[in-house]
Amino acid sequence: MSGQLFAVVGPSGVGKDTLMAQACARLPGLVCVRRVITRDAAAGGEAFDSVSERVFADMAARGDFALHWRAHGLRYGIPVAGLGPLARGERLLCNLSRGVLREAAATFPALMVLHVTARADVLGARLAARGRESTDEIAHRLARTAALPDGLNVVYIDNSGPLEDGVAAMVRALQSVSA
Ligand SMILES: Nc1ncnc2c1ncn2[C@@H]1O[C@H](COP(=O)(O)OP(=O)(O)O)[C@@H](O)[C@H]1O
Ligand SMILES: O=P(O)(O)OC[C@H]1O[C@H](OP(=O)(O)OP(=O)(O)O)[C@H](O)[C@@H]1O
Repeated sequence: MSGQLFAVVGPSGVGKDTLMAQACARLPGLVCVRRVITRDAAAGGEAFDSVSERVFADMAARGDFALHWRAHGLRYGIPVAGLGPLARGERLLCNLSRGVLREAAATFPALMVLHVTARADVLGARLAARGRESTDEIAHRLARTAALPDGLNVVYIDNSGPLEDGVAAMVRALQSVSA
């Protein structure tokens, strides 16, 4: 594979999907990988393919996913087909679980991790404003912590402040890595 895969990770509400969409809109040749999720199609947020638990299990068994994981009572998959552009030298952004990074780096040795961070006090407010989850679900998301494995290629992006600053930091990080 001659392209570059970027894994975007960080706590719930930090702005991963928002920064990804903005970066893909601004940088020609950068593509956001569409995930398969067992979430209701009407939930809103990122553009994703909504499937039932049964369909997801069948896809996983067939080997349709390059990576898949469980979180928040949902299953998430990165379809092998969505990574096709890598072979054409394209740059892809993927929203991943921190728990799947070791496997991702083993599968894609050139993986670059973009770790989005924000002050703890802004996360809850952002999740509430997003309005996709119930109060209970938001509390569970805020309680979830995860350390990044050692030995990865990681760039930190602070999205505590105005969105424009976060987008600029993300764009700088992406531009610093040549394809
Ligand atoms: N820098 C920012 N300032 C204010 N609101 C933001 C900022 N970044 C993201 N948001 C908002 O916060 C909410 C959570 O962002 P989202 O991209 O869904 O986060 P994640 O994918 O990390 O859970 C969304 O409503 C989004 O519009
Ligand atoms: O293991 P973690 O690193 O905590 O990540 C768990 C999951 O949380 C996020 O999902 P999702 O996009 O549904 O949630 P979010 O938008 O609230 O971050 C992320 O994309 C992972 O799928």
